[in-house]
Amino acid sequence: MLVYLTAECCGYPISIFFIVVNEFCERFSYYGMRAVLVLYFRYFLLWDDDLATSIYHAFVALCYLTPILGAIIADSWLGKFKTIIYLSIVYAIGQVTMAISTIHDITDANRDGTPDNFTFHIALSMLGLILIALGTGGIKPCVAAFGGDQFQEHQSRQLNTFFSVFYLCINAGSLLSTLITPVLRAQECGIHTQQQCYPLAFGVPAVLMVISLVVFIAGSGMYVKTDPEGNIMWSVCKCIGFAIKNRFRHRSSSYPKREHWMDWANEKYDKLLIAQIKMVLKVLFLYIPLPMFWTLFDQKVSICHFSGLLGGLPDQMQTVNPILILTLVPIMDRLIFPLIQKCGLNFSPLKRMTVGMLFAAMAFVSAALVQIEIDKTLPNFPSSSESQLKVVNTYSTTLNVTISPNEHLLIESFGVQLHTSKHTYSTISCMFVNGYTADLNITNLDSIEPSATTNYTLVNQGKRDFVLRHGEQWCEFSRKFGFGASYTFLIPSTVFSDDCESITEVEDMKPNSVHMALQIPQYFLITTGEVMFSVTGLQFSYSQAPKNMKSVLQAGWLCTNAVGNIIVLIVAELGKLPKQWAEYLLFASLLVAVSIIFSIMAYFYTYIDPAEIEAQVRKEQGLEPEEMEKETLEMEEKDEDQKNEQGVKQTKI
Ligand SMILES: N[C@@H](CC(=O)O)C(=O)NCC(=O)O
Repeated sequence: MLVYLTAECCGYPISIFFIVVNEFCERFSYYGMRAVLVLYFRYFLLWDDDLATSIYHAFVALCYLTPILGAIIADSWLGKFKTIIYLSIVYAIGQVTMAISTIHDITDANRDGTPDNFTFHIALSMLGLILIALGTGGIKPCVAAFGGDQFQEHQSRQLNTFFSVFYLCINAGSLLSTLITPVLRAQECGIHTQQQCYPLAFGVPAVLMVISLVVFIAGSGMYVKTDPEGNIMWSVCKCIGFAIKNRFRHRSSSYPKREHWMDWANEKYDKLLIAQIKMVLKVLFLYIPLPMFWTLFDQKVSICHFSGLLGGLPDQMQTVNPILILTLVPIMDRLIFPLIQKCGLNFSPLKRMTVGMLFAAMAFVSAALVQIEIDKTLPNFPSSSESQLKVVNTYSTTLNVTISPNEHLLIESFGVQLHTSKHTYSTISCMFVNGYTADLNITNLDSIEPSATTNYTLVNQGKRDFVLRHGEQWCEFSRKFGFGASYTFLIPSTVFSDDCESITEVEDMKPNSVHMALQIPQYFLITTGEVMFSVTGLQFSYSQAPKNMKSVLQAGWLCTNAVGNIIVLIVAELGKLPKQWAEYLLFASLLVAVSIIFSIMAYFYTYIDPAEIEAQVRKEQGLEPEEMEKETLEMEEKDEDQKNEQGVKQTKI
């Protein structure tokens, strides 16, 4: 038996330090790149919103599917240490490729500030993204499991704390990068022309990934490294296949039943392998309902109605989650869970996960209630059989407009009339209407021709100044904008003679009157749910996995997230309910139903100590652990030669 003597600090293996720093840098790299990815698609590659979000979601889903590949490589071939190193190199190359793809000067031959060969930039960035997805997903199940491997049996308390600290590092990396990379992007840089600095915004995450790799390699001498026991995944598949085949062959009622269907592999496969497969299958079965949690969790941004809560932009709202995680994980670990334990309650991991799901469901109920309040303040939008017509009178007197044989609108001079009709009219909407006799230039907008309108332009909340110009003439006006409101400004022909005084403001949509603080419970509930569900799930997946399949079970856990992401994509394609609050309630009800199913499954789950079971099976077989490993390898070789399965041999009992 191999005994590792690891250097410790305060009861923790020192090697853990390298692993958590590595995770911090890697998550910085990943979330930093993600924070500017959609902006890059929209404003650099000039993709439309739909294409940009679809590719973004496909990329995120891929990142959560590749862990299976990483886990197979680690547990069956290279071991976790080498897998992390090789796939981190692939990851870093991907980040560098991505950063290079954002340098507009590479193809900007005519030096007009925009790339001339979009195909080149698209191809390079897609290659970069595929490498990143392979790297980040591939190492993900290995790093957490490798961290767990560093602990000895007597360090089980420290092991649980490790997973919490690991989660804190993920969120510290995510928080910093989500704050920093959008700022880097907003800088201007370039060789021939100065443009938004995407190369810096993607370059810094690439540097962080290289640092992550260097830190990981630096700890090399201190790690506990376990080599894979042959091609375990292949053995698992063959063993399961044989159990199914053998069960089918002995389907007649004359054969005695066996306790578990995997016991039908007893004739040919090692008892230890069968015991290990049983452990893994039991946990994977338990994971079946879990994607529903991620389906709700991945929509957390959409249940946060006002991006102005922290005075920031919608992109920066993504930082609320990691901030709350950084606060809630220590509170839960140090205060809430010990308190519950002191009260004599058994708050087991699966109970925590169920409660986490209920918290996420409550977040959606809370979002539905807020949405109902918001809906009360919104104007009546046309239904699917209606359309809305806006008529602007820039004439000097009141006008009578006939819009259908029987319907008349009276519109005062420089007035706006919104008219909803059961017939089909095209909607006319505008932000500025130019009633001046010549072209006008308005701050941050293109010039508007006489009697023309601008599109609705997004402006930030609060007081904003506008300057109107025509040749040498100009005037200035300012307005205060309420969050969620929409206005039309009517510019009369006298605009310069009265110094912008005569500009008329029409409120098309009222500002939000629902208090922003109402969304605090949503953030709080969904993040509390995440702490209970996600951190516990990470620990649970490690603790219930046999030694040689730790990465595989981590990958199974991450897969629940991938499936959740895919459900979000499918739901988005299938369409939405007419009322947003109804959709939130539907999701909440589904998650409550799923959490009830999960709690029933959890009730029948018996927690195990994989090491103990493995030792017990070995004892039953009268084998010392090292002999056992040798035996498994021999079995593997024998298995390869055994092409003819006709005569089932009893190799071991
Ligand atoms: N809370 C998230 C991070 C974020 O959304 O900023 C998290 O911890 N995710 C887990 C991960 O492994 O990235």
